Amino acid sequence: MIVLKDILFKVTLESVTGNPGVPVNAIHFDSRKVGLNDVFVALRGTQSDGHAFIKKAVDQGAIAVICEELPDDFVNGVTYVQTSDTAQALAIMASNYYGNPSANLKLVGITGTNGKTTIATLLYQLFTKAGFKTGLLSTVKVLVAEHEYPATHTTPDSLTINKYLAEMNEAGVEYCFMEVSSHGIHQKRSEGLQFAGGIFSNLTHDHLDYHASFAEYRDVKKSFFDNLPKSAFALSNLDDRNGQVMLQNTKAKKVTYALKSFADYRAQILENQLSGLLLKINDQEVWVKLIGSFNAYNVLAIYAAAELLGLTQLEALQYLSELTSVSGRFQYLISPKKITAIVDYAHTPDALKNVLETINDIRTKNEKLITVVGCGGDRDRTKRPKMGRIAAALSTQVIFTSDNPRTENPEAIIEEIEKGVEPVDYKKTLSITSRKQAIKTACQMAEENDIILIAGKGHETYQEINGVRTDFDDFKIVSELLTQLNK
Ligand SMILES: CC(=O)N[C@H]1[C@@H](OP(=O)(O)OP(=O)(O)OC[C@H]2O[C@@H](n3ccc(=O)[nH]c3=O)[C@H](O)[C@@H]2O)O[C@H](CO)[C@@H](O)[C@@H]1O[C@H](C)C(=O)N[C@@H](C)C(=O)N[C@H](CCC(=O)O)C(=O)O
Ligand SMILES: Nc1ncnc2c1ncn2[C@@H]1O[C@H](COP(=O)(O)OP(=O)(O)OP(=O)(O)O)[C@@H](O)[C@H]1O
Ligand SMILES: N[C@H](CCC[C@H](N)C(=O)O)C(=O)O
Ligand SMILES: [Mg+2]
Repeated sequence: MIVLKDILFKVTLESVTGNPGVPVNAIHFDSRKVGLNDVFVALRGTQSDGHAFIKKAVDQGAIAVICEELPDDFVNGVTYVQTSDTAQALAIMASNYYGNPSANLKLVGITGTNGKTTIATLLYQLFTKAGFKTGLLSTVKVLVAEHEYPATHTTPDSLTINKYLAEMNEAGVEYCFMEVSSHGIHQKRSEGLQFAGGIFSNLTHDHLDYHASFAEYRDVKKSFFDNLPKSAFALSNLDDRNGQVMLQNTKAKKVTYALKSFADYRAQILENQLSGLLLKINDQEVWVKLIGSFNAYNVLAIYAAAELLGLTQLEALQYLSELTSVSGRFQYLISPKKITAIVDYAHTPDALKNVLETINDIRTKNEKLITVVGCGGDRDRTKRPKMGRIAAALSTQVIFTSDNPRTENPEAIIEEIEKGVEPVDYKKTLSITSRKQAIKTACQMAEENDIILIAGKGHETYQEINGVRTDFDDFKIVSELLTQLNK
């Protein structure tokens, strides 16, 4: 049995009214989940303020309330704890409640605008191949050794993170790779975790609906490195203009990687084909099945992290060459009529540019590149025209369509995307609101040796329209359509 006092260990307390020795059942930050003898933590959210639900939580049986502002009326028998930052308190309490599971394994956090899922998933693959029990917390899925759970967030809330880490402890997991999103850092979801290392991939335009400015977005990412302990490594991409910034104030061991700049770990691209990349890392040549120069950065980060975590150069290189691709990241098929269909999760301007440039490097002038792309609703609107401009400039033909419109009007989103298209590219564009119809049209347009890129939704198996999610899988749909159309 665990008592409130133990859960509050290391939480900065302003006042405690009641009995801190009270036994506790579970911790919740959502009043709707509170039951008898639970602790309710009031969080200030983006939609509402958890403090408004304190009474409801107590009515449902909460034995203790953690808040920034005490309620006017205290209920007898309930312990009220005041702290200046409930999100931070929740994260520390979550670690305490689950027995500080991050200290019992080597936890590596990966942050940056693009590449987090790729790096985390491939590190999971690599350490599993090396014979270690490994864990993964990613946008696509959660893995506790080989046991799979669906992912709800890129970085889940602190209670969920610690619950999974505790399960990893039980399963004997030695290494865990987790994505650390900027929302996650800002909402303190990863606070209090004991990291063995942090990796920075890159920083480009995204999430400017949530963060007030690009500088704030950068500083939030930087704070992850600022908070790493001395015992950890901080591995950063020096070719990114903010790579050095991330390392500025960290206490961790600074390690760098780059393709162009001078860095601790360096790589050179020798060949770049649809079947993979031939890289030279530390004077050793290695063939990897990942496509596109941007993936050379991911591979180099993975190699460096593997070595920093104790694998030999030889082991790291051998396992690198065995890695397979990540679901929905440059996932492709070649149809019987030699049409290549690529599904990619590019949902930022930089990712879209990288993927299109990669395809343009590979294709010949006679082969058309037909791009199907949209942008998610209720998310950063400022990236829409940028993505429209890039898609049109770098493709032979573009079909703008819906991504996950959520609560927005899909036609209005498409209009915002179209606003970015340069006049010289107008004739290349078309808009079809139904994503399935857009993919079908692309398949109809495609001829032998042409390439279809379907961007934005990658691994996602649903489309969300007005709060309703229906089955939708870009890769499955394009495969079926090409077969139906006999292409
Ligand atoms: C915008 C955002 O990040 N929202 C996250 C946030 O919710 P919120 O702050 O909006 O919560 P709120 O609705 O204002 O409520 C405030 C508090 O009152 C509580 N409440 C509310 C109602 C009630 O009746 N009783 C009650 O107690 C809520 O439980 C909450 O604690 O905290 C919640 C709990 O951790 C998250 O589930 C929720 O994620 C939403 C669903 C979401 O869509 N988040 C996305 C944007 C996100 O986090 N994405 C990142 C980055 C993706 C990437 O780049 O890969 C990710 O890490 O997934
Ligand atoms: N190192 C990289 N640099 C630039 N673009 C990349 C890089 N790695 C992947 N991408 C592009 O970004 C897309 C998303 O990649 P990935 O899922 O690995 O990133 P992520 O950071 O996890 O994204 P999210 O924030 O949505 O979780 C890929 O489909 C690809 O188009
Ligand atoms: N991790 C990204 C996912 C966007 C994917 C796109 N398909 C969408 O739904 O907007 C985000 O939360 O902004
Ligand atoms: Mg991700």
